[in-house]
Amino acid sequence: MSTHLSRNRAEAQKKAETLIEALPWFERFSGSIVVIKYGGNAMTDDALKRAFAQDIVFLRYAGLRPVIVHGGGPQITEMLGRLDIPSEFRGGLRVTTPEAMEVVRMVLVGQVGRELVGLINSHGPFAVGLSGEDAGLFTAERRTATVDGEAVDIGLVGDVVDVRAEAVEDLIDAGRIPVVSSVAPDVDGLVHNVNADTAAAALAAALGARKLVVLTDVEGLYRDWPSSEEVISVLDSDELAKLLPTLASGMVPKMEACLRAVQGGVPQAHVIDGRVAHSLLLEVFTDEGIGTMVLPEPTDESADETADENGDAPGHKAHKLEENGA
Ligand SMILES: Nc1ncnc2c1ncn2[C@@H]1O[C@H](COP(=O)(O)OP(=O)(O)O)[C@@H](O)[C@H]1O
Ligand SMILES: CC(=O)N[C@@H](CCC(=O)OP(=O)(O)O)C(=O)O
Repeated sequence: MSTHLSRNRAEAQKKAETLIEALPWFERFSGSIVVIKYGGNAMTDDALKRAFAQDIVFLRYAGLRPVIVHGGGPQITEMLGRLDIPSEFRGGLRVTTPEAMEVVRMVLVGQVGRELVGLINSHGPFAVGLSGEDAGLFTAERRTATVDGEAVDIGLVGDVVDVRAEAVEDLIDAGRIPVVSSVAPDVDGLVHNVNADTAAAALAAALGARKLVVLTDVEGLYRDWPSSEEVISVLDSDELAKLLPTLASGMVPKMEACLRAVQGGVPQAHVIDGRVAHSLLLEVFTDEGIGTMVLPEPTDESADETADENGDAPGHKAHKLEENGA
């Protein structure tokens, strides 16, 4: 056999090995609902957006049932700037006047959501966009933000207090991929701005999702941000609850959401780096533990990690297969 031919064979063999490495994860997750939060900061690059859409369609063809909740913070900020409407964040949440609310709704539902739907549907007729206003999906209740331990008013910002997941379930059952924008009416029909991490957690819990995956623009939860870039690989809900008051800016609603998801019955919540192309596939289908994983209960592994003074992050995938099976 020529060298050329044997090199081709070896390469083909490697590809087959990569595919077969994913088999245990296909077996584990086939049929599972996975809620993916796609953050606005991870969707600023066109190539990354296309890679994300490919990953979602891949999950769908692999037999998973992906549901997307998207953000759009930077996109909203840009539009508010163009329209000369002032905008600020308090405790990681946007102060939302009635005027800003109109822009939030327009950008999330009419722009960011539409774009994602289009990118996914370039692969086939899968994605259907909807917001918390459709078929009573979310009911919001006005909330405050916590700044220096004090509750401060931030306008038309809501928490999700009720989820009617039927519309999303109908779409999933029909083989579609729901793409959800996080605006929601309160009981009187007044539309509120809901942080997308918060909406994703509420939806994941209501759907009984197998996991919540949050894509953002950092590698995961840093232990001592911004002074260190050591990513916490695994932590349980008690550890996270203790850490929450020390967190800054966008990480507050994100980690709060992971906590709520696992407390709401989702077996695992992950924060992963959306700046890395195909990080979602790596998370779901490979042995590489990436980002930060939040689990409901303490485990030997999360205890080990807390005790680990070298900062060596144990791979968390092995644990996931053994302990956290569907
Ligand atoms: N402990 C931490 N670990 C990682 N990032 C942190 C931490 N504390 C604050 N951050 C900030 O949170 C940001 C992510 O939140 P955000 O900008 O709202 O992202 P997204 O648009 O994906 O929701 C990071 O870019 C980082 O600046
Ligand atoms: C109340 C609140 O802060 N809402 C967010 C909604 C969008 C969002 O959550 O976007 P990211 O996921 O990109 O941060 C906002 O207005 O920016």
